[in-house]
Amino acid sequence: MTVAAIVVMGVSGSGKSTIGGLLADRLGWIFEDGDAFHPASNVAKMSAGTPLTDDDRWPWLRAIAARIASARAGGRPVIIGCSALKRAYRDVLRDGHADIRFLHLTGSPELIMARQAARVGHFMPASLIASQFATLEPPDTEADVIDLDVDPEPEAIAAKALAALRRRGDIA
Ligand SMILES: Nc1ncnc2c1ncn2[C@@H]1O[C@H](COP(=O)(O)OP(=O)(O)OP(=O)(O)O)[C@@H](O)[C@H]1O
Ligand SMILES: O=C(O)[C@H](O)[C@@H](O)[C@H](O)[C@H](O)CO
Repeated sequence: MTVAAIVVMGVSGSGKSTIGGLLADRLGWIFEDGDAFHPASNVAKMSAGTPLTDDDRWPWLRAIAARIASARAGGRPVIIGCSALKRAYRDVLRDGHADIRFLHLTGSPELIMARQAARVGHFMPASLIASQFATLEPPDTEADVIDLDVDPEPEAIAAKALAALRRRGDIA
């Protein structure tokens, strides 16, 4: 089936922008950073070290779902980086459609915290990583999700993702 969107998901610092950007290059698709869809109030909250609540996240997720809907309508698939930590959040993105795939970037809190701590110029403080892991509902039983270990080099992760998507017939 032709997919409308590939959502690169996982906790903050798991590599969504890095891997999503690489995949977009390889596929010639547009990459959208889910962070750009947050209202300013959400960014201010995270910058201050306060985790978002469900109510903070619903409008943000609906905005991303609307972006996916426009990709579907225009026949131009997108890659979107979005944490999509809970099942209910992923269901907002699916919006009842079967043409969404999720790539779940998985890694230990230690590894991801170390990468996040070394990252400069980003609003998300490393102190929020623990709450990201606590909120995560791993999508183990969801058939439209591919798990990817974030330990290897970004290029190797992207290659694995493309191979898995091709094997499933999700991309040409
Ligand atoms: N496979 C990798 N190997 C080594 N470093 C990586 C890898 N993937 C990402 N990084 C580094 O880890 C940091 C976090 O990656 P990135 O910004 O892509 O994560 P993110 O999930 O988009 O974060 P956020 O959700 O907070 O925006 C960056 O400094 C990035 O360069
Ligand atoms: O659901 C959330 O708590 C947020 O979406 C975060 O995950 C951030 O958007 C992002 O990952 C920070 O860079």
